[in-house]
Amino acid sequence: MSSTPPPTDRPRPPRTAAVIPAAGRGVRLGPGTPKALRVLGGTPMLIHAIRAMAASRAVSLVVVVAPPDGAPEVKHLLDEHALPERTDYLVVPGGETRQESVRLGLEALPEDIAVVLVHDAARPLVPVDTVDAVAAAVRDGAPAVVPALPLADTVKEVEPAATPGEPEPVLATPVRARLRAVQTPQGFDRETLERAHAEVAVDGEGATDDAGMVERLGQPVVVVPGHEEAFKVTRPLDLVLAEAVLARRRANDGF
Ligand SMILES: Nc1ccn([C@@H]2O[C@H](COP(=O)(O)OP(=O)(O)OP(=O)(O)O)[C@@H](O)[C@H]2O)c(=O)n1
Ligand SMILES: C[C@](O)(CO)[C@H](O)COP(=O)(O)O
Repeated sequence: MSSTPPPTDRPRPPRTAAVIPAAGRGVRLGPGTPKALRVLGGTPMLIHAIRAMAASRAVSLVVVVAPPDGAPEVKHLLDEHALPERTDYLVVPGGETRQESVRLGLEALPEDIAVVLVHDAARPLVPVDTVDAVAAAVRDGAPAVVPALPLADTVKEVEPAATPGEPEPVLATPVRARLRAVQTPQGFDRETLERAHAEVAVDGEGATDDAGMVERLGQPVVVVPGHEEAFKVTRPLDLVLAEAVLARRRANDGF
């Protein structure tokens, strides 16, 4: 008869981590503190984003990539706010581009992390069901998963104007039914994402999303349904929408 080893001798199952790039300045939002530290409903956007990821039972570690010289301030912020205790938290300084910030977050991951979700701090209101759906699709075997929504607008490909405001010639009108607007968290088998960050070189401002880097490796990427409330806070009007969504949630929760 075989004996079962005591629990402490058993290898721990592979874990899922969320990397939250939060090192951007928020230029399109206008002057002020770094975007992730701006307040929504009285709480910094970053804290909303961390809570959204830690709300998923799948996530056991959250790595926050802070503004390059802002790691101490972000650590202090995490200490000041109530966060789920079953989740571990790490803070690392970020880089000049989103791509660099994500790479720095990946470098901080412990060995037992097998699945990585990359989530913009700028998408503070993503519902937990979306996080769970992405994590589940990766655990079910997809190397790269992105949540996305169909587009409301028709999209034109143009020849970008040399001077802003000049008319831009239209080159093409892609078939809208085949297009999706992608959100985060984007989920990855860790090895695939690390390989993408090690092997894919993107000039200039870097890759705009991580799944695009995996595509460049020639690896499959699949889309799962996104959510309207996972929108990105980019411009001032997005803050108005975010405040309205929070107010509606609080009213529904009976606050
Ligand atoms: N060097 C950078 C740039 C961006 N980000 C993060 O990547 C996410 C998506 O970027 P975006 O919405 O473009 O944020 P910003 O770069 O802050 O915005 P902007 O381009 O208007 O300056 C944000 O959570 C942002 O903090 C990052 O970690 N490091
Ligand atoms: C990753 C992303 O949120 C997917 O839509 C988006 O590409 C980030 O772009 P940004 O210009 O860094 O906000």
